[in-house]
Amino acid sequence: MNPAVVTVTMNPAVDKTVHVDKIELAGLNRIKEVRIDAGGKGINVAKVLAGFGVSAAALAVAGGYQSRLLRDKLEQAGIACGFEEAQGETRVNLKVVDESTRQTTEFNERGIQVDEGVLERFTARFAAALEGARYAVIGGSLPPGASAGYYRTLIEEAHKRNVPVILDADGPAFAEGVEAKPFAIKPNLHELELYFGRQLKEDEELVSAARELIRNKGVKLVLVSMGGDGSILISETEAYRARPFPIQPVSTVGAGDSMVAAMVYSLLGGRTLEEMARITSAAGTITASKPGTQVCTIDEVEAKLDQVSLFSI
Ligand SMILES: Nc1ncnc2c1ncn2[C@@H]1O[C@H](COP(=O)(O)OP(=O)(O)O)[C@@H](O)[C@H]1O
Ligand SMILES: O=P(O)(O)OC[C@H]1O[C@](O)(COP(=O)(O)O)[C@@H](O)[C@@H]1O
Repeated sequence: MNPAVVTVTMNPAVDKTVHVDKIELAGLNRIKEVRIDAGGKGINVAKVLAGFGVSAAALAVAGGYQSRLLRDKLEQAGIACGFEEAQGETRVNLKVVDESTRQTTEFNERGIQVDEGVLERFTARFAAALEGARYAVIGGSLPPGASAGYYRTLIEEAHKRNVPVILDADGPAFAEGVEAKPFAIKPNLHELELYFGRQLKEDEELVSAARELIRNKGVKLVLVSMGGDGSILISETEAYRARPFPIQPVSTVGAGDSMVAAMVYSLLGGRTLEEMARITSAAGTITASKPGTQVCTIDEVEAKLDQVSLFSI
């Protein structure tokens, strides 16, 4: 049987997380700890879903030694991989955790160069993987060589097979992707402000901006994440504001992806929007309290659900 969820990561990464006492710009930084994880937005979503007991296939474009490393890590976690191989090396994204501030600074490479042939083969691979799938998740940046409209092509393929898509991208890839009417999107506040070309300071402004997307673009759900400030989940008729329970942030990498996975989990389980707002917030918050690109488990999420502070707006 094909997996229930297909995730797409056109630009995966080996995430290398290092810890320093305090970042010294233009100085020598001694690394205290190093951690290597499989990364990239769709891949992280597949990792979370696997831990939630949902079967997910991780589709990606990858190359070289890092591709083998990613595949090994995913297969060890029981995740089915569908990798389209490209010439070159998959990127290594560096995440630097400053222990004095508990903030993570990210250095993401541009990624592997892809050509038309790779993209055409990937589209065909995606179309085949959609057979029997209930949801598709498309996440992250596009690699050099892919046009900004490529996510639109993939979303249209999914629609031909009646598979709803959750899109988590930024910049032109997000703006073009939205034109293909994904079912749901998960921008962070910064990405949404970039899309609208204006600041969205108040929750009410943010809700009305999200409703513009719902009314004008046909998106059904908008989940806006705001780092330590939490998140807002918006549909045409409801909106919920979630505030995280207190944590010691360790590495926030993968927190947004955990929210996307929790959204899919809630959809598959027929949860209400209010429940989805709670689950997505708990998932993101727990992942932010874990090292590297290590993600939350369903037991950890369930144990914290009633600690999410939630109200309707
Ligand atoms: N410093 C933090 N403290 C508590 N929770 C956090 C923190 N940073 C992130 N989170 C949790 O992770 C979620 C996603 O974080 P965010 O940084 O907005 O995502 P993205 O990585 O996609 O930009 C937030 O809504 C929140 O629940
Ligand atoms: O494709 P992009 O935008 O460079 O992002 C890739 C990076 O984002 C991540 O998927 C984490 O994303 P989130 O912190 O938004 O959950 C990393 O694993 C990866 O290195």
